[in-house]
Amino acid sequence: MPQPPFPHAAEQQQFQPQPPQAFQPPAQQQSFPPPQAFQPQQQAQPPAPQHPAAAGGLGNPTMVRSLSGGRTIRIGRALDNDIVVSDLQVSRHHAELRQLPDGRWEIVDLGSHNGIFLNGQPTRRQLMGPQDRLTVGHSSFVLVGDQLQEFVDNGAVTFSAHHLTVEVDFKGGKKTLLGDVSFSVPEKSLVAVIGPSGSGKSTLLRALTGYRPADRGDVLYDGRNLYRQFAELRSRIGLVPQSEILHKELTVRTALKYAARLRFPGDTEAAERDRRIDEVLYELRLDKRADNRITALSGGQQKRVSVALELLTKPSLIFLDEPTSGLDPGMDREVMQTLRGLADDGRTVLVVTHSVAELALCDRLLVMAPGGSVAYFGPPAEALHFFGYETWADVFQAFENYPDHDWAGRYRNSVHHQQYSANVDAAVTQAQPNALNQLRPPKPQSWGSQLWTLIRRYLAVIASDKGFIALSLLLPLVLGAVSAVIPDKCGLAPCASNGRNDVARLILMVVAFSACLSGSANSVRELIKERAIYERERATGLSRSAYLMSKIIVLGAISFLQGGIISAIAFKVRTLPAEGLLLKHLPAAEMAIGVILLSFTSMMVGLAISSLVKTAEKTMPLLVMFAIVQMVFTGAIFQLFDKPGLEQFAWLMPARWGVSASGNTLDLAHISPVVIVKPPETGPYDTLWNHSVGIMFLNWFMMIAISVGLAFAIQRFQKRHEPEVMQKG
Ligand SMILES: Nc1ncnc2c1ncn2[C@@H]1O[C@H](COP(=O)(O)OP(=O)(O)OP(=O)(O)O)[C@@H](O)[C@H]1O
Repeated sequence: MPQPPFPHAAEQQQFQPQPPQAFQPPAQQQSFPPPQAFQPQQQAQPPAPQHPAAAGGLGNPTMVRSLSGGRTIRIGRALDNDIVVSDLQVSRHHAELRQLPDGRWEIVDLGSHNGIFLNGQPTRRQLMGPQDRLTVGHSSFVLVGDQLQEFVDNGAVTFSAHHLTVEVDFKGGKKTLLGDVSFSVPEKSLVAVIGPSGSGKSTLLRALTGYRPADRGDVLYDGRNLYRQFAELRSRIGLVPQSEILHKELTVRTALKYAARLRFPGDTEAAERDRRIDEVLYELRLDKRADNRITALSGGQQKRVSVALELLTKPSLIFLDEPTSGLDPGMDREVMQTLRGLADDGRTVLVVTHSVAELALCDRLLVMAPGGSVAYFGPPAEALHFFGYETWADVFQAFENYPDHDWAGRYRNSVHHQQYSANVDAAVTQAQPNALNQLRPPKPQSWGSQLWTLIRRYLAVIASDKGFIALSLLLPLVLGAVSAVIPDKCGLAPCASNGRNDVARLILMVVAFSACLSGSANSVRELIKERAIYERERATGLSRSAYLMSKIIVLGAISFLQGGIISAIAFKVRTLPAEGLLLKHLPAAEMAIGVILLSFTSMMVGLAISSLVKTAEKTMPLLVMFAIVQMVFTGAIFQLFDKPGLEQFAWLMPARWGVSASGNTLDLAHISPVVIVKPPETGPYDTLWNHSVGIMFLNWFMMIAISVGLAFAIQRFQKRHEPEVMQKG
């Protein structure tokens, strides 16, 4: 196997890594005064006896309360609780610790939004013993003798990965995307992950955040297994993916307001949320930009807004996937300095990056080698020396030129490994046993409240996009007008001469095509363009069905309006039959119902396409294909009925039912048959076009049924874009 040349290999032999130096950041320009920690009245009877769990990362208790007096202790955010936890993740009246007649203690969830966790597992009501750890928001409680001790996760937590391995099925075998990755970072660290394209950086990020747990290996958060206790620990993790997780059309403050509504418990007041938003805006130096649209900010500022969003819930760990890609060197530095500040303020920050210019700001550097293994982990200042090259371009080129070299082995046998990674395996023994199943995390908001917030946010996004509003109005106006220019002799009514009107079905076909196009055009990009936002929000507790329903309601209303506009133009200019089937005096309105339902069903098809595709570019060809297929299968061009196979296939086409629904009013079967027969009375006729109330209902019903079927299908398609732990529901 060819060995890569290591130009400074001799130096490297003798090189002794320096003990890690604490990074001295430049003086902070602004430092937000930390919120005052609540000091409960009943506090202070130290020294407190130590709970066994304290050794597993709990540290010193922030509060100790004697249990000898009370039989019931209520925990919550409101000031009337026995133990007040001033944390927006906690409900006003969150949980109660109740003493049973036999002296044992039971913990009861009082209907909190974010739930309670006993030893990392969600529970509603459970006995709590001296070995148990109860978690409410960022606070953990343990029973020690006749005392209840509280420990607050203030962000200073250790974090480690242990032998993470990710494999996927590939060409009939297994492909390793991540191979035995281990490292450990101390609290308040900024860690950079670099590596050539395809070296598994994103895979590592997904494994570390629990989005796609590793097939083998563990991630420990302060000594606790993240995968087994994901329901509890997920709220301590912030993730800023590469794609935007905010609606850029909104102002910074509005975007954060909606995010806060979705992430904080339903019982938080607007003033509380606003206060927290002000805090994060100040911390990230965005307070002067709060009322600017996100699109009007620089790339670096936009990234800081995404970080601000994640900071709302005070995570202890923040992960970022290439936050500086596409930014100029100045902004790159600005973002990295912001991350440095976040780590110094007491969080651990891990950033995947392609940029190597600002690595010196980091405490640790993880270099991934092709094949998903660790080529280096240690201080950034020593990394180039370790590889024996002058520049990172040389190192990456060596990765490229010597793909079979055992880069991981080289690191494993180095003094750097001994110094910076050897303690990783020791930490595993401190991991708590994880006997319980991984459960789906609770939702911070009720379904209805999420739906309402999502609808309002969607309307706000639409209202800020004047171009979309103009196009949504223009499209049906133009399409309706196009159908109106088709010349006719007798409008849509039977001609007096022969009782026929052969152009009627063509007019309905064009109207149906217009409804299909405008309905699906509204929605076809909707889910794909928001996929990163959806994925992130889903991980923080967003309801899949509430999200989909918000889209259906808002887009449904737009489709309704568009179908109405098309019908108004198309039917207004035509002579119609004197009477409708159901709405006797309003035949045009009756026909419009069919067009509106078709527009709605097409909108659902658009959403289905949007949930299926991998990139937004693929939506356009599919949209055109959908519209043309619909036109062909309206039944107005060639005979579909009494054609086995073809007829049944056409049942799947919304336009088939749409044309039929409007055609029922006109008695299209007889005035405009697609098969010319002589004498006309003998048929055969398309029975779906018959002048019959029952058949009109059938046509309406079928469009509704297709829409419902599509809604279920979209739900399933959306699942594929969710973090694995959320796919169960
Ligand atoms: N489902 C899959 N099946 C087969 N190979 C996959 C699959 N998912 C990812 N890969 C491959 O695994 C490797 C690691 O991908 P990953 O996205 O983690 O790399 P990366 O270092 O983040 O790359 P980049 O810097 O380009 O974003 C890549 O070669 C990718 O093609």
